Amino acid sequence: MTRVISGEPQHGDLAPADRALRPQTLAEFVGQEQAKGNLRVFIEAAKGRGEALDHVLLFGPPGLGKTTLAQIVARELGVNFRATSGPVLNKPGDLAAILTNLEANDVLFIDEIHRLSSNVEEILYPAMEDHVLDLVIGEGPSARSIRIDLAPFTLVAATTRAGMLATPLRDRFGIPIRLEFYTPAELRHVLQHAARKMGAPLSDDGADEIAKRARGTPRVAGRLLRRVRDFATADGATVIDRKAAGLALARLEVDESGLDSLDRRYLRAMIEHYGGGPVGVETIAYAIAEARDAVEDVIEPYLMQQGFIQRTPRGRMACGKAYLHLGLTPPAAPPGQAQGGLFDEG
Ligand SMILES: Nc1ncnc2c1ncn2[C@@H]1O[C@H](COP(=O)(O)OP(=O)(O)OP(=O)(O)O)[C@@H](O)[C@H]1O
Ligand SMILES: [Mg+2]
Repeated sequence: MTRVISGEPQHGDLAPADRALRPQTLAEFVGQEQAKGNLRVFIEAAKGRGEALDHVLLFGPPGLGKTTLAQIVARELGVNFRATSGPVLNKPGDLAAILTNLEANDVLFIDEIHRLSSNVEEILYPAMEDHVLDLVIGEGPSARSIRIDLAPFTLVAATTRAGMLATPLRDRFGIPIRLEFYTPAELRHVLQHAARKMGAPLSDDGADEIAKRARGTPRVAGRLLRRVRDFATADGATVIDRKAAGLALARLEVDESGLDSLDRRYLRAMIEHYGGGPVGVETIAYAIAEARDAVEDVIEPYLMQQGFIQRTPRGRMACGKAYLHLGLTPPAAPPGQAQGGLFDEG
């Protein structure tokens, strides 16, 4: 799925210019105040005792800063940062090679931890808990197991799907942190900082306009800023103000609420084909020809947070706000019940 508003990383996001925009310290990291406050305390305590920080699980929708925060944790601890990801670790030996190379108190970052295979996960448990590695060498009757001591380390893991983690794995993280969508004011801050670094002439009202349409996601804000700057340059604008931003965003089909054509297609399919729901996620994903993962990770969290849809035991339902957004009339409320789609536990 390539859309300018997806929270998922796209090619341009990995450019050096984008990496230069990553905040380097907790102080520079905008928003997530509670998470930052807690991390600051735990990091200072671990440093004071000269111990490894407890294992950290970062979870939340794509583009909210999980990778960035993991790097910051290592930097604030003053230790090495080693990064890998669930899908890359095919065999226990892959993880073993990384673990045995860690120095005391280092940070090992495993992205997409929910995609770790179960045989790799098994060697992670004793490593996390007792700093030991139990490996089986050889096969058949000659197989023997060996135990290797590891340096104490901190596992910082990231996932968009905390719900998909096995309970024993989830329980081994002493510091679980849920990242939340950012407020427009926080995103304005992110945008102004990024614009300064990029040398883009972004006015305050221009920043506001992009911020309120960036789906609560810093990655989306950064990407919109780059595209808006392209349009502004093409149009010969000298400053990216509200008008220039608004024009560019309209051309990108990002509407006033920050929804793009895919979001609107999702809502329209739900309302027009399935009577506003309840409808299962598989069905709706099929209807808009998107992968179920993308629907659950990228499209739904923001629509839910903004009150366009809600999750019920029988499937997803459109709320009154979704009808109004598409210029449709919400269904009349059944007697004694709240209006359109508000009548089920979310
Ligand atoms: N709090 C923040 N302040 C400023 N910029 C941020 C912040 N959080 C994220 N960013 C920027 O947003 C972009 C995406 O951040 P990051 O890669 O850390 O997201 P992520 O949560 O790891 O996403 P994914 O789940 O897709 O891996 C980066 O360019 C980063 O610089
Ligand atoms: Mg990441």
